[in-house]
Amino acid sequence: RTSMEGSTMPKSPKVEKGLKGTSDKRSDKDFIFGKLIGEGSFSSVYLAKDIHTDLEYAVKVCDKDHIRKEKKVEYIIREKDVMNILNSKQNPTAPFFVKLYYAFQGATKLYFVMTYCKYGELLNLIQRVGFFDRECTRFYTAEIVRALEHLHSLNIIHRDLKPENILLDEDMHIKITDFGCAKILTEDNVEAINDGRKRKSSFVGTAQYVSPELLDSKTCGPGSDLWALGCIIYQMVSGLPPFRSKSEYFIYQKILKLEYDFPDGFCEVAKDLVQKLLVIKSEDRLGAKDKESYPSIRAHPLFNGLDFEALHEITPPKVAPNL
Ligand SMILES: C[C@@H](Nc1nc2c(c3cc(-c4cn[nH]c4)ccc13)C(=O)N=C/C2=C\CC1CC1)C(C)(C)C
Repeated sequence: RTSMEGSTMPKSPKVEKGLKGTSDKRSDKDFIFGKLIGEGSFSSVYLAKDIHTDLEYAVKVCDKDHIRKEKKVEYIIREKDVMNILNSKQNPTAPFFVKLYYAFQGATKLYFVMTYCKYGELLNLIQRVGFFDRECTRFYTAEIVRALEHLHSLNIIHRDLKPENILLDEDMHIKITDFGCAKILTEDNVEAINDGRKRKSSFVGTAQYVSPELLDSKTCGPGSDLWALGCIIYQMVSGLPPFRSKSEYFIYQKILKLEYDFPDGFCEVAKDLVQKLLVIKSEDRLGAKDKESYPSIRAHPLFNGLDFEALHEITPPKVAPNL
């Protein structure tokens, strides 16, 4: 609430507008909506400009009836809860996550005002250039590792990590988004994970990136995100994800049998890291036994000479077309 509210200030339109701009409440009237920038399963994301500050945001708009009918209310609430945790615990010097600025509702819609990531999805960038060279692969892999270290330190698992929801901000640093499928590990199931018992999960992510344990024992832990990281590194180097087939069913079969191979010329150092992440048993994946952060992953030769703590200060390497 502004301190001036209820004061004897003249209600001239200018002041009225000025007042409006300073209060923390927002409604859809405060934004000019622009182009559609992405479609989620139960939402559309628009580019929008705040009329008071001229700042650009990405606004996720959900239809209330549609969400109720499709019983997706818990996903919306989960996403908001996770983003509020991230907002309060976001590392200010290494903000690797899309920020939620405002959430409000209109007559029929819910609105979530978030960071606008000017250079869109990592998937789009990989497809545009074909594949990344070793410098870009190791830089963006390191940024994802840093983001996962932060996320997992808050006992949050993303569960649907993929190049579509790794976004690129105006400085070409990553911001991870789409936490509708995330899992917040509470004390009891953190123990369950730690002493090997697993957390039952009803949710399965996007076929190409889903981990074997999510498919066969319906369990999930931080290792599910490490598996997805392995798939994403493979995709940065080769341009395609490792497990591909004509249908989701056949993709699942390949994942469970670890049926994938490396194209000729695949960078040997990156290949070694992928092979240490795409391991069927989640507890045997590189980093799975690390207590704090992922020192075992940071120590991998792919990152030789890279200062993980200074990642956000480094100007990201130019992603040049390789086709
Ligand atoms: C993955 C996501 N795609 C996207 N989600 C967001 C974008 C975004 C931006 C571009 C873009 C920017 N310039 N050109 C394209 C392309 C796709 C985007 C953004 O800027 N800020 C927050 C976003 C999402 C936050 C909200 C989901 C929680 C889906 C497909 C789910 C909409």
